[in-house]
Amino acid sequence: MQTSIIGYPRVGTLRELKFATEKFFKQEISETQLQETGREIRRRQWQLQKASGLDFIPSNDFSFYDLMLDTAVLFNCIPKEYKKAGFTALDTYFAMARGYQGEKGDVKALAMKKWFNTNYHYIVPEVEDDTEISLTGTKPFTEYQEAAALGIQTKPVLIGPFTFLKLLRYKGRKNAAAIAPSLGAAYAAAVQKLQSLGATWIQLDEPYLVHDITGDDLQLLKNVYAPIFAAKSTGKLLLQTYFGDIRDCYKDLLQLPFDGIGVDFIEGKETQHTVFSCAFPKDKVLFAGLLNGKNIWRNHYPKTLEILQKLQAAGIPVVLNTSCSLLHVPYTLQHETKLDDSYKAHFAFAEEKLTELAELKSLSALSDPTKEPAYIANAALFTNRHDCVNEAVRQRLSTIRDSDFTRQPAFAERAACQKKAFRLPLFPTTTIGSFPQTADVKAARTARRKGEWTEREYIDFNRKKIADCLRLQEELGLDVLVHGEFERNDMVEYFGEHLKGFLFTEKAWVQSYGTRCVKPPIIWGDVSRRQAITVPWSTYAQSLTEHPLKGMLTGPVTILNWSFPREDISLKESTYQIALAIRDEVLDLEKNGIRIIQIDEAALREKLPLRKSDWFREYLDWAIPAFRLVHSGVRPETQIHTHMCYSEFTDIIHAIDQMDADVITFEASRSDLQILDSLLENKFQTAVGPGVYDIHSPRVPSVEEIKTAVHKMLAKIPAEKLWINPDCGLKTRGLAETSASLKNMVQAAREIRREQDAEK
Ligand SMILES: Nc1nc2c(c(=O)[nH]1)N[C@@H](CNc1ccc(C(=O)N[C@@H](CCC(=O)N[C@@H](CCC(=O)N[C@@H](CCC(=O)O)C(=O)O)C(=O)O)C(=O)O)cc1)CN2
Ligand code: MET
Ligand SMILES: [Zn+2]
Repeated sequence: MQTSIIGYPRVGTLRELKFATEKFFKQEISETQLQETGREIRRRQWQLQKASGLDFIPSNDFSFYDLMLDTAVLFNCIPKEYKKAGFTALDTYFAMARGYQGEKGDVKALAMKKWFNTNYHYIVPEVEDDTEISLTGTKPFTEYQEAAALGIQTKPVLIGPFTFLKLLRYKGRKNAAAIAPSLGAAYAAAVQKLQSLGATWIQLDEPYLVHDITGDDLQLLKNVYAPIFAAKSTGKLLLQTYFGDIRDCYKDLLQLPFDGIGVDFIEGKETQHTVFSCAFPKDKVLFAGLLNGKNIWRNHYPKTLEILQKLQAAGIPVVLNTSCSLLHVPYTLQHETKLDDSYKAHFAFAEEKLTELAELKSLSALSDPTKEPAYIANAALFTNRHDCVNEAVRQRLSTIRDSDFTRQPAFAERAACQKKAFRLPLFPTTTIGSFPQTADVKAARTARRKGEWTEREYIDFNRKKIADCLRLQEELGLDVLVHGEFERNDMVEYFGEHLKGFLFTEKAWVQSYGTRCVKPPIIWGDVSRRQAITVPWSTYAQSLTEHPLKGMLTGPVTILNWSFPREDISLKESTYQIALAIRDEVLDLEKNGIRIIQIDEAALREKLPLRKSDWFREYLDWAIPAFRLVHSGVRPETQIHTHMCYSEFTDIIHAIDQMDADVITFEASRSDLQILDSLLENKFQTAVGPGVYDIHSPRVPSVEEIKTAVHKMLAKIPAEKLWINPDCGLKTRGLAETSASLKNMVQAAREIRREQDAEK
C-alpha cells in the first residue's frame, strides 16, 4: 500500500515565509530574497517528505498568499484595475490580495472568505465579461521542475475547475456555465504541460463536491472536465475531495475517466457507507483519507487498520491518505519544549503525521500487526488519557435548566431600558475591540514570557497602552470605547491560556490568511474558569473615561472552533463547559460596572455542516443555545454586543437573530454589503453595525466612501438600529492608518447625522 498527503503547510516551521513576506511588504527585502525564502521552504519540506517514505509528495501546494489567488493568476483571472496599475507580476498578485494605495494608484483588495469549514481564508477571484481565461501562469510547472531537479517526483496539485467555478465571483453577466468551456480548455493546457514535464499523477482538489450537489452541478462538472479528459495522455488524474462526504455524486464520479478518487473518512460521516455501497471500478484507485488533516490527536491505528482491511477485502486498490491538506495543522512537535511528554505523546502535527503514515504503511503489510511495538504503543494512548475529567464541571452542567438559555425581558423592552440608560446619539460609533498590536506590544509580551519583565512591569505597560488608547478614542470622538486588547496575543489563545482544561503551545502556528497565523490552544479536558480574566483590564479602562466602555470577551462557540477540540466528548458538551466559564466572566464584568459587554462569535459559522440537512440537528441546535447561556443572566440595561467576521450569513440570518444579542457587528464591507437585503427581508431584530470599511487592507477609506457605504445600509436598515464601526478588530493595522481611518469614519457619521436632521 502506498501513502499520500493532500498538501503541506507553507509558512515555514518557524514562520520564515511570514516574516520574509512582511519584510517584502515594507520593502526591507527584495523580490529575489523573498523568492529564495520560498524555494528554501519548498526544498526542505519535499526532502523531509521524501525521507519519511511518503509515496505521493505534493507540489504547487506552496503559495505566497493563497491557492485560489494563485489559480486565478494562473488562468489570467485578473481584474482590469489591477492590470492597469502597471505593477510587476508579484506586486499585482499582492495588490489583488491586500489592495494597494500609493504612487501607482488606489485599488481595493479582492474579497476574502472562509475556506469551507476551516479558519483558513481564501481570496475570492473575480471574472468580468471581458476576462480572457487562458493559461498564462507558470507556477505549477516551475515548482514541479524545481522538485524534479532535486530528484523528487511530485504530484502537482491544482484547485479543481469545478470548485474554482463555484467559488468565483461573477461581476458581469457571464455565469459559471458561460465560462466553463474556456476554463476547461485552460486547465487542459495545464494538464498537458504537466504531463509533458513528466508528471505521472495530477491532483485536482474538488472540496466543493461535499456540499449538497444538484444535477446542474454535476452537468457543470462534466462540461468543465470534458477538455481535461481529452487532454489526458501519460498522466493520471486524481479527483480529490475533502471536508465531508460525496454521497450525492460518488457513483456518478466513478463513471468519469479519473484514475483516482480521494475521499474523506474523517469528516465524511457517510463515506464508509457510500464506498461500500457499490462496486469499485477495476481501473481506479481509492485515496482513502483516514488520517485527520485538521486535528492534532494521534491517529487510532486499530481503527484505521480495520477500515483498510475492509477496503482491501472488498478488492479496492487503496492509497492511504490524509483527510484534507495538512495546511490546517502546525508543522512539528519538535519545538514544543514546555509541553510534558505525557501530553505530547497524544499529538501528531504535520511532521508526526508523516511518521504515522509510514508506520501504518508497514503495519498494514503484516498479517498480524497487533504484536508490533508501534501498534501496542498507539493502542495504549487511547486508554490512558490523564486529568481530563472535572466532576464539578460535569455536575454544574447537569443542573442547567431551560430558563438558563433565555434572557429576560424580551428584546424590545430591553432596548427601551438601554436607550434611556446610555443616551447614545443616532448612529453610535464604536470599534470591534482590538487596537494595533504594534511591535512594542508584542515585544512586551515576549519580554514577559522570557522572564525579562516582571508581572508588574507588564501590567504597567499595558495600562499605559490602555490609557493612550482611550485618549485617542476620545480625541477621535467615538461614542462607545474599548480598552484595545493589548494584553491578548489572540482572542482565543488568550482565553485558552486562562481557562482550566486547555493546553497551549509555543510554536504551533497555523496559517489563517496571507501572512497571518494563529496558535490554536488544545482542549485537553473539562473546562472551567480559575478566576476573573478580563475584569481588571476593563475596569481600569472604564475608570479613565465617562463614555461607556465595552467589555470584550470571546464566545464559547468561537473558542471551541478556533481551538483543537477533544475527540473523546462531544463538541456540544465542550462548548457548554466553555459557555459556563464565560458566563461567569460576563456576570463579573457587570458586577464591576461594565455596562456594555461584547461577546465575540467571530467563528460562529465555522463548524456549520456543509450540507443544509445537517445544519440544525448537528450544529445550530446547540451552538445558538451555547451563546444564549453566556448572556442570559445579565440585567435588562446591560447591553450585549456580539461580533462575527468573514462569512456568509444570509442563509442562517434567523439563527443569528436567535442569539438574542442587543447589537451585532460584522464583516460585510469586503463583500459589498451583500447581507443587507436579508436583514431587511427577515425583519432582523438585533441592532447592527455591518462594518463601514475593510480593516484587512492597509488602505485608508475616504469620508465619501464611508458615507456611500452608510447610505447603502440606510436603504435597508432602520436608522435607529444602525451602528457605525469598522468591520473587524484593528490589531493587524498600523497606528497611523488606524487613526486616519477612524477619523474619517467619525466624520462620516457626523455628516450622516446632519443629513438625517435636515430631512426631518
Ligand atoms: N484565532 C483567530 N482566528 C482568526 C482571527 C483571530 O483574530 N484569531 N481573525 C480572523 C482573521 N485571522 C487572523 C489570524 C491571525 C491574525 C494575527 O494577527 N496573527 C498574528 C499573531 C498573533 C499572536 O499570537 N501574536 C503573539 C506572538 C507574537 C510574536 O510573533 N512574537 C515573536 C516575537 C515578537 C517580538 O519580539 O516583537 C515570537 O514569539 O517569535 C503575541 O502577540 O504574543 C500574526 O500572524 O502575526 C489576525 C487575523 C479569522 N480567524
Ligand atoms: N474583539 C476582536 C478584535 O477586535 C474581534 C476580532 S474577530 C476576528 O480583534
Ligand atoms: Zn472579526
